[in-house]
Amino acid sequence: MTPGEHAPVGPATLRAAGLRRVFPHPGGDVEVLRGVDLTVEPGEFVTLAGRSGSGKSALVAVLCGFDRPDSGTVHIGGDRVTQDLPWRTCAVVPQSLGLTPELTAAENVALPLVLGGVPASEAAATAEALLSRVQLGAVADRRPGELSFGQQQRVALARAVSPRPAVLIADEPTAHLDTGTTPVVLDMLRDHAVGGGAVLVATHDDAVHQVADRRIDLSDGVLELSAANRSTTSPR
Ligand SMILES: Nc1ncnc2c1ncn2[C@@H]1O[C@H](COP(=O)(O)OP(=O)(O)OP(=O)(O)O)[C@@H](O)[C@H]1O
Repeated sequence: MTPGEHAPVGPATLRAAGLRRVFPHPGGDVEVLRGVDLTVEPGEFVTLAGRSGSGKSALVAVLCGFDRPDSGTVHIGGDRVTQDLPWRTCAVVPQSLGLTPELTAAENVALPLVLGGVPASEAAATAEALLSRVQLGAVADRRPGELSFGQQQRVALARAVSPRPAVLIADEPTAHLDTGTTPVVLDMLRDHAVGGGAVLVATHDDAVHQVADRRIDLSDGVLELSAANRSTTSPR
């Protein structure tokens, strides 16, 4: 490890161009993305809307490198996105969360830091602070299987934020939260953008759209500005 290796990367733009994704199916191919162009700048909090089945999760998977488009490109800064990107370049909260079941909540949150070379004690302190922020300080020593889904969701968000990634992508991060807990998650997402991160959140939740700088809608495999945002051309 070289000195400073675990430092967060600088601000970087998420940029997708001409994304096309077709899922082969015996009943007829499903063309989910039909030429998606998308840019999220550092400091921007953008929400992605669209009816159920419109392809939001499929787009998220391509944007973070979990899936490959049939054509088109995704870049973060000057780097082509692949699934090997470090957490500090692109961190994701997928719908399935992907927490490590053998690790406690605190260990899950510390993991990206430890893998990035942060000393264990420093990583543990950061994890403790982040879990307290999402109101999980009291259950930091529990494993994912001992937590509710909504609690696991907040662990996954804290884990994604811990390495201070240039790009943060979350898929329905408030889907299982009550109205008292949702603001905690919104604050964390918002703060990440204020700190210079490019934040993209796929959601059906109006509470998330309301705090975003900009909302885009996925419809028929292409993105369009929502009516609510057409008059708003610049971030807050
Ligand atoms: N691996 C796959 N093979 C075939 N079809 C798929 C596959 N994954 C997704 N699809 C189809 O692609 C479409 C988009 O699915 P996706 O999960 O991206 O929707 P979504 O907008 O995230 O929905 P929701 O809001 O319900 O989470 C759906 O019609 C789905 O059935």
